[in-house]
Amino acid sequence: MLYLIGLGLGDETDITVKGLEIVRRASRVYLESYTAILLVDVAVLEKYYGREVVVADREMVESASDDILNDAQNVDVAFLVVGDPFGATTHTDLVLRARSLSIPIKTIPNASIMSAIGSTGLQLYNFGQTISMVFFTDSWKPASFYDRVRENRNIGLHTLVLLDIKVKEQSVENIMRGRKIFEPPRYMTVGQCCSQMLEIEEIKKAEGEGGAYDEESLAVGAARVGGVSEKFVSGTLKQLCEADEALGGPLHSLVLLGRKTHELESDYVREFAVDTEVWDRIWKRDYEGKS
Ligand SMILES: C[S@@+](CC[C@H](N)C(=O)[O-])C[C@H]1O[C@@H](n2cnc3c(N)ncnc32)[C@H](O)[C@@H]1O
Repeated sequence: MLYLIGLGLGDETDITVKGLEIVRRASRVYLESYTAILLVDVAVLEKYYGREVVVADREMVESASDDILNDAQNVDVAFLVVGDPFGATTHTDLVLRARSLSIPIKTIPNASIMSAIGSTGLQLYNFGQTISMVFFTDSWKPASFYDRVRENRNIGLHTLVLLDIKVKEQSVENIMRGRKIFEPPRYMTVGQCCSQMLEIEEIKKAEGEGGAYDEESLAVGAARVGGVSEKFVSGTLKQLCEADEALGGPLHSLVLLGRKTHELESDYVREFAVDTEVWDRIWKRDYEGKS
């Protein structure tokens, strides 16, 4: 059996009892290491589980899945995913490959950023489409997220923005020279995300297609949700460009508020405001009574 086991978002103790029992008896245990990170080291997981954990990078999962699935018709294999195995990551390829080999599959769910973001005080009912923000380069600034934000905002809904993670990246020079040297991992911050969103808004405005949001749109930045050092900071997109120090280390996510925000949601999120006077002024002007 192939078990896809969610680890939740915090530390080694967030695995469910059901998941832990499977990990302890499985023949092999893999940890998917490239779509999200847990807030503790693999060594801590290994000690807690009492098992060796093989770190599976993208290459191993996508190109060498035979190793992971080897003999899983007869023995139990645990594939650990940070958060929920089907929360913003699906590993469909691995599951389809297992199916094609007649390997039975079972999922053990856990908390995902898609649900834990509710601890900002924003109601999950009021969220629209989730988007992903990737790191821009000098020549590549993908703006496909923009229309989905506009659609959410047009019907008053919040937008959860998941931020890029780059692990095991190679520079073009190292690829050209055939050198297997990897860049240090990079995790997009709320500040980088807000700057990129405002950059795209400027481009759209110049093209006569702007207006999905602006510098004074209200948002909340969330860091290490579910961990002991979880942190939220709210403010305008412009203010959140400077919020990285207050938020601290990875992982970060952002929620852009929709105009149908309920007063209770605003009261809750306001507690994290960089500047409550600015928050109140913009809330009264642009959001209050719009639901
Ligand atoms: C591809 S999603 C992974 C989803 C994961 N399987 C889950 O269910 O939560 C990765 C992105 O989710 C967000 N994220 C994941 N865990 C987070 C956390 N604890 N706090 C804040 N953001 C988080 C970050 O933006 C990160 O880059």
